[in-house]
Amino acid sequence: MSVMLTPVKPQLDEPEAIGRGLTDEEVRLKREKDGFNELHEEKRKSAGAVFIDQFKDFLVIILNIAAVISAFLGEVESSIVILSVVLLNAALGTIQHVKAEKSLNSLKAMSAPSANVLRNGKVVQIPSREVVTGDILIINAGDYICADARILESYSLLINESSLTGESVPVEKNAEFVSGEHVALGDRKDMAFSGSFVTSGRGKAVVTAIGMDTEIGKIADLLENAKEKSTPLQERLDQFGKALAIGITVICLIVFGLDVIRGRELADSFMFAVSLAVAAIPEALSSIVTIVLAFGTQKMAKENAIIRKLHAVESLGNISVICSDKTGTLTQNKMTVQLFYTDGQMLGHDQLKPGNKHHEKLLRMALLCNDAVTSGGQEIGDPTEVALVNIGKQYGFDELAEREQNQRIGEIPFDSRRKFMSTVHRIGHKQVMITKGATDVLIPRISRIETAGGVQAISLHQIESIRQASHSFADGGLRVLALAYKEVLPTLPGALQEEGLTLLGLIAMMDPPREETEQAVADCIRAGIKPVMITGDHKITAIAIAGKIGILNDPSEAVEGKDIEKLSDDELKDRIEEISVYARVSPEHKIRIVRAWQEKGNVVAMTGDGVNDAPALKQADIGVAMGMAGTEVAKDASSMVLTDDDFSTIVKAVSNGRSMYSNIKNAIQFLLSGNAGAIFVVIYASLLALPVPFLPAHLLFINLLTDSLPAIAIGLEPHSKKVMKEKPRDKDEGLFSKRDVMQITMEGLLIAAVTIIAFQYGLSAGGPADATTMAFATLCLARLFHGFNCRSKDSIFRLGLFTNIACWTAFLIGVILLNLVLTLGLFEVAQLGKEQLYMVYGLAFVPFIIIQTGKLLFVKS
Ligand SMILES: Nc1ncnc2c1ncn2[C@@H]1O[C@H](COP(=O)(O)OP(=O)(O)OP(=O)(O)O)[C@@H](O)[C@H]1O
Ligand SMILES: [Ca+2]
Repeated sequence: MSVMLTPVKPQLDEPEAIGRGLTDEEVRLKREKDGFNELHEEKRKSAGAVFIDQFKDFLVIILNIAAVISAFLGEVESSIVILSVVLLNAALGTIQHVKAEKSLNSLKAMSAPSANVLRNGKVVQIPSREVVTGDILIINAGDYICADARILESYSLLINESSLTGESVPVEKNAEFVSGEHVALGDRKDMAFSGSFVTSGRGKAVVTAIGMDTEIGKIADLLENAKEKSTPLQERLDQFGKALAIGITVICLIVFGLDVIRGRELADSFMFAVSLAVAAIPEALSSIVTIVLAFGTQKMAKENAIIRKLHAVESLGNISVICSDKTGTLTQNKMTVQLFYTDGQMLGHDQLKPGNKHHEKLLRMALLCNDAVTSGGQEIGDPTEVALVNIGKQYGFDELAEREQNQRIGEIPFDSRRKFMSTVHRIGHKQVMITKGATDVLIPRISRIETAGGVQAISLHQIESIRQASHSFADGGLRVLALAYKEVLPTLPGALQEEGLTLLGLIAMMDPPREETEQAVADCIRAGIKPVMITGDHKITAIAIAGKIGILNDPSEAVEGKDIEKLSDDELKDRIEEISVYARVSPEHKIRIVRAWQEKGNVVAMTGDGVNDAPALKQADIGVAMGMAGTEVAKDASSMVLTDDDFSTIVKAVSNGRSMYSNIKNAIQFLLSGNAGAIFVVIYASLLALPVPFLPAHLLFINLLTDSLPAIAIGLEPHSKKVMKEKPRDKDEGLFSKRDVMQITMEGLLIAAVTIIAFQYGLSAGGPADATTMAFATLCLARLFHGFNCRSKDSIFRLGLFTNIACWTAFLIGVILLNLVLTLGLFEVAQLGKEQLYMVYGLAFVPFIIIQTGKLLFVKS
């Protein structure tokens, strides 16, 4: 990468700002001057522009031409009807579009990246866009850097700058000023750049540039996520819609041809053919998807699942495997220390002896090799460490006082691959390294043991008892940490040897499963979804918890990360279905697990929170990031974020995803079956050379009333738990099965049949005018009734008649307007007698009765 830049000295107006950060007033002034920390996105379309867009539609252009032609032909009334259809449809389209966009944008804002900054002397988390120059960024592993900043302090700080330099190996950063006229961006070790992320370590930096002034802002054109592409379903529907339009055009051309051959006037035939096309084409097709997704994702957000990528909603319904972290997702992540093992004894959490030097050392060192803080009422930090601080407090030790007295001078931070961490402290006039981590990992690094009697070389026998103690803790589902230390010479932290340690003892803590987990796991299994637990914790702990919540039936279903390392990809694939629990895994293992399941034809959801989880989250069909415990990098790689980190939220999301899909399908089924009904009637009349069954204005009216509104109402059908009784949808399955097509045809035929009966009755009893009016009214009503049929596969008598108010609204609007037309004699309808009206209502109700009876008889509740 050839970007060169001149180094900047940090511009701090006042040096003390480093200590306390900016004040609100300073932030306000900067904001006024520089604005928000944002890259400029393309301007969003105004409602007016969206409205105009609606007229670029192929169908609408045809309609407009038809309106002009009919005006020329002197059919002013028809022109007006067509134009109002166009206007109304455009208005409806615009409202839907703007609403959907608004709702999706509000979701985006909810999952917007955030940053930790020092303001008014306190560390606060703020949305990245509110960062200003001069802000002190507090950066930690997993953070996205949201502005260009000069490093002030660093502890093993490694930053990945691949988005800027293309170099995927993280760069070590420190405060040492890099001088020189033109230094390549990759060599600016004293700067953190916007768009990069912290892979490990921590540090502080002062913001030097924001928004478009950052290096990434200068390169611009990086807004790959800015535009939401259409989802696969939308694309499939677009294609389907086009194919349908062509099919319908062909039918209309044939009807037109037949009409002309039979000597009907050219202009009339033309108008009729066009109106038929308009009525038959389901123009609401794609807006239904948008609107269902918009409402559905809002609902999901309220239930703590934020959709970041819209296409994820469709895949949600296909999920057949959910791979979930244990800690915090299946469990509460509220750790409490339960037991100690020290000096050859197992002790309860309240059985340490005050005044016992050895016990006190164990507690105090646990506070030092620890970044959590609970002073000040709030628990900040890793729950594992919070548990240690809390137990220390119970025995009267204060974490801040301890850390003040025994200054930390170096550290190697916790890493989920190593599974332990070390800190170096000045204790008295000695330098001591304290190491804490997983017992099995630390034991090989331990050579001595401290007991009440003093320090001695550790014996094989002692190691064996320690292993046994650790084992029995884990058996009870506890997380076990070992704590050890050693004296070190003043060396660079990088040169620390974490070996030859002296063991102080073991600390076991409990993290109970979340209350909802067991039920959610059961729901999952009933819905044909395999839940899999993935954890960094010990295998025995994992088995204990997984057994309790129903993920695992037999301990043989659990493996460790190192076991799968021995397996080739093919071997893993062969065994994958037998494994329910993966323990002691590193993030790298996750991606192999996802792939193996995917190769078996599954759709996989995978949870993650750390930087190293990002590849697995991207590989999964649905990457699920933790909103509370997750890093910004994990969130960015995910397609869904859980704001409560709860496993049961994923299961709810799956249920919502399935419901949305079935609602969309039902709405489309309504459109297709109703339109098919209209076409069947026209074809029937055409083939038998009967008079036209509908006037053009009638078709347009039917289109207006019975297409979009009820379809949208069906799309908004309340979600039902029943969707979780079925197996997941096959990902290769088309939108409609053969059965669905059969059903749509049958329903269309039923509606056509009653309309034809009404038409024939009108012909024999009154004449063509009565016949058209009766056919028109029957079709209109039958379709309105049919709206209730399409709410669900199940009968509405089991669903509850009034559980979808939108359906009633659409229905009532339709019925009232139809009656208005009939009584006022609009659109050239004939005045119907009482008997004829009864006939119309009776006939229109027949398909409803037949279909509902069928559902009551043949659909299991
Ligand atoms: N702060 C810590 N300091 C030292 N050791 C730790 C710390 N946190 C966890 N460990 C050790 O590392 C092991 C793995 O922890 P890790 O955080 O990778 O798993 P986890 O992410 O908590 O579990 P899960 O993958 O289910 O969420 C733990 O079993 C514990 O022994
Ligand atoms: Ca239509």
